[in-house]
Amino acid sequence: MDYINLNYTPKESDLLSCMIIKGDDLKKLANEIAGESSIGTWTKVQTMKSDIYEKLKPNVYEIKEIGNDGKYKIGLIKIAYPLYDFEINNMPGVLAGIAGNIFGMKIAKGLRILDFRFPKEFIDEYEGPEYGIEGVRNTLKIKERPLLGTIVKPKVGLKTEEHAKVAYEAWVGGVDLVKDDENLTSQDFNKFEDRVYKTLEMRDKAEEETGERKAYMPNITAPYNEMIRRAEIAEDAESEYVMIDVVVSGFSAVQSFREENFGFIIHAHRAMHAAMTRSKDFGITMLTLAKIYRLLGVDQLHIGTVVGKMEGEEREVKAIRDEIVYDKVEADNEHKFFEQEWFGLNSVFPVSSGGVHPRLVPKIVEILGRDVIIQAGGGIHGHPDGTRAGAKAMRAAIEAVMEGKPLEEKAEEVIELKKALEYWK
Ligand SMILES: O=C(COP(=O)(O)O)[C@H](O)[C@H](O)COP(=O)(O)O
Ligand SMILES: [Mg+2]
Repeated sequence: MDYINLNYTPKESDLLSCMIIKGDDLKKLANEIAGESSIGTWTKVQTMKSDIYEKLKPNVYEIKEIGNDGKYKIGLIKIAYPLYDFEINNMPGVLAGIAGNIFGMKIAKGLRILDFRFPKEFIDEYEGPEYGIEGVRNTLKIKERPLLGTIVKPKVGLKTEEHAKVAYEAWVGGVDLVKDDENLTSQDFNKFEDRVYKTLEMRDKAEEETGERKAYMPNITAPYNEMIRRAEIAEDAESEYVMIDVVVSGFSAVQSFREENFGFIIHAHRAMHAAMTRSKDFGITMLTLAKIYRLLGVDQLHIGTVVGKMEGEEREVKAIRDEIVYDKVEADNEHKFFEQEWFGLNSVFPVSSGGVHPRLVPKIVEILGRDVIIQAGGGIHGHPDGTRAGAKAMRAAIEAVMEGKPLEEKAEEVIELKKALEYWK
């Protein structure tokens, strides 16, 4: 079967895929990838009919040799799939085709999906975020400044009461959002149900004392039925939020959970994404995953900090931000390989987290702008004077940015910030 068609002009309704491939013969490899990801297999089959081929065949419309690694050629290819190939509103099913077997083909010595372009008909079939940036800001009544979040630390180990107390300290110190860590679920010493009620009691107390809106993001990650049970508990306890580890929970769980329409703001932690996104040889870029999660309908997504502890350079993190925040995104042919229009689908609030402390705040805002949720775990609970002081220092750093003041100047007004700056050089 021949799927190479370099004269093909993609249709508005096609789903487009761009990838970097590596092999002996780029044309042959591209052809096999197009087939294996849609209607083909390793040999001609007698059951193939001309109408199937005509209606469903993908078109490889671009093959660019961009280098070699000394042994194999490296190429950038683009494939257009007709929408008729897919059950559109079934993300796991769609991905089993366009991001499925192809990674395991012997002939592919490298294969990394860089970007998908979703057409309008496809986007229309997905919920998208219920709240997005505007909805989250309205809920928390914070108009312009970056939101401040924390992750209760140690990651796991605190007993329920201790967890709730740490959350309270963070909130009264100036944090808006307190979240569970990705690996805190319902351990023996800190059961989900008790934790949610007790922590939310503390939220109410902190709201009363500070006069500010505060929110808790309990991690409901679990096998799906249990996830739903935990969401019901969070609902009963009047949480505005739930948090899901979206990669480990799987596309099916995330899509289904959003379609349950609980009305939660959904915070997406991306633990394990790097198993797919980090290698330059095989995998799927974080940008591509982020676009998928926007479609599935998470409201907040971790995208990186550039300056913190996790990998992710500035241009990439900004490109991911573009894809989850804006309605029309231009290609840059470095991280964004397609023009993507989102046709009014809500935005996702970018979350910058991982190794953050007050000194890094101005740079994060310079890179990502004010529409960002800045989270610090160690950078708050590691403050020499404890959680409340750590929260004050982070909040003061955000205020300094909003006031256009250097951190050092603000530190003269806020002793907690001064100490944080001395502690984290
Ligand atoms: O617990 C933390 C950060 O804690 P700390 O503030 O102590 O480093 C998060 O799990 C990371 O942000 C994940 O990384 P990413 O956000 O890149 O997915
Ligand atoms: Mg964590």
